[in-house]
Amino acid sequence: MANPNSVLPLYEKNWYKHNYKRVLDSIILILLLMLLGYRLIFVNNYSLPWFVAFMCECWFTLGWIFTISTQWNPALVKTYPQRLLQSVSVEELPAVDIFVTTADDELEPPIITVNTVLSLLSLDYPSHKLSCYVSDDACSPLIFYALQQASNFAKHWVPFCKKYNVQTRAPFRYFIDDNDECMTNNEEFRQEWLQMKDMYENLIREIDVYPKSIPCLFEGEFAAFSNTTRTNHPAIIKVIWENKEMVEDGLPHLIYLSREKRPKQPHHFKAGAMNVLTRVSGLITNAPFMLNVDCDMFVNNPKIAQHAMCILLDSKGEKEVAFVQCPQQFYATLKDDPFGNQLVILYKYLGAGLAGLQGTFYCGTNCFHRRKVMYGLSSDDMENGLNKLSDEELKQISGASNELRKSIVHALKGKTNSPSDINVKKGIEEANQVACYGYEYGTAWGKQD
Ligand SMILES: O=c1ccn([C@@H]2O[C@H](COP(=O)(O)OP(=O)(O)O[C@H]3O[C@H](CO)[C@@H](O)[C@H](O)[C@H]3O)[C@@H](O)[C@H]2O)c(=O)[nH]1
Ligand SMILES: [Mn+2]
Repeated sequence: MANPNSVLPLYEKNWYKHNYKRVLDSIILILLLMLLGYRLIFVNNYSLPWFVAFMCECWFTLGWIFTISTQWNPALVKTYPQRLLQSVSVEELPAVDIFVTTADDELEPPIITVNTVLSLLSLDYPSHKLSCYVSDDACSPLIFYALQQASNFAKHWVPFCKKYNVQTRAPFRYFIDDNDECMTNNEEFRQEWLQMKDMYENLIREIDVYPKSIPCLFEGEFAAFSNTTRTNHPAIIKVIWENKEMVEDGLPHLIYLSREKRPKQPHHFKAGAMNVLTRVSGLITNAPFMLNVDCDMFVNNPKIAQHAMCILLDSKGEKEVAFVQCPQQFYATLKDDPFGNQLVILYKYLGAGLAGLQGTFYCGTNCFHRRKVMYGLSSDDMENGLNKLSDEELKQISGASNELRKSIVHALKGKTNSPSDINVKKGIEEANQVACYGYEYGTAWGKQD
């Protein structure tokens, strides 16, 4: 779905010159080469220490050649969300399935996951085009409960963020800046702000006092968690919130998922969870794009999905770009970042350098993927679509579920579900099958990129 009406590109890649850095890097390279020459010509005693030192210096020089060649032509990508919204109507914007992974309710406290989820539910993107799937590898009723509470809070939080164009939509970061908000002259905002803060504090209490406040832990919705342990339980998939009317300014679907685990069966950590999320979401919403976010991250730019779509929907990007990777930033780091925690070298220099060559690397989280590429369609056969895949290959990709095979064919053909096609309940029945630990045996899942 490109921008047929618009001649202006939705994104541009701008290469910028870094002459000073180039000169400096080249001088270092020349010095290294001179050092190698010196070793060979003047210090030629050919002893073992000489040889070891020479090999180390060769290795370092080779590494430096790779470093400067990757950073020689850095590029920055600029996106134009305004042009996107002019060329594509809200109904034409593609759906995005959002995956959040969590694995431990002690090391990754549920309130952290809840904040991540809240920042995603409140993205500036039509709500009926978003679905949030939370994968819980701890099989924790506490995480499930926390998400239930979060979805109640989200009914107030999301409209509040959109009404006042809040930038930081993870409440724990937003409410750090008390003073700014209370100093405002806008009385209506002030009242609502205080109310939201109060509700958020209540939410923290609800999650922290659990399970004392729930006497019948394993009743009703929680029955699925009885007789389960972290490493031994069946698949549990539950709809926490369904946007039944598919309203644009409502709340996105929120779905809890804990894939089946059995003792001594490999589960492949986050990668295993991502595979299950891809299959389960394929059966329920089958959005053409997937965004994955670790539970300890949050979205600091509410328009990020629009920025990503500028690249993924642009007529050039549609042929060339398989994924859009967002850089990571870390809060509460030390002043001047003495330990390099902000990963400046990785994102600013290496990331921009690789973007200048072809495209940046996938760093495991905060990334939008094209679903059909995940199913094995390479950029070369993007236009030919399914023609390249035989029935046997398709079976290898889908595994035993016929419904999943249909959904994969659907995705590979570039078709999308209209909101009225989505039947969350029916999808979940099928999804239990593809969330089993043995589902991947004899298939291409986990074997092919
Ligand atoms: O069995 C597991 C283990 C981990 N996770 C989740 O995977 C994510 C990442 O795991 P974590 O241990 O937090 O990895 P980090 O070392 O913090 O993160 C690095 O590794 C991740 C996995 O590749 C990338 O997503 C990150 O970008 C990268 O910083 C978290 O959301 C976990 O909850 C699972 O879902 N199941
Ligand atoms: Mn982490």
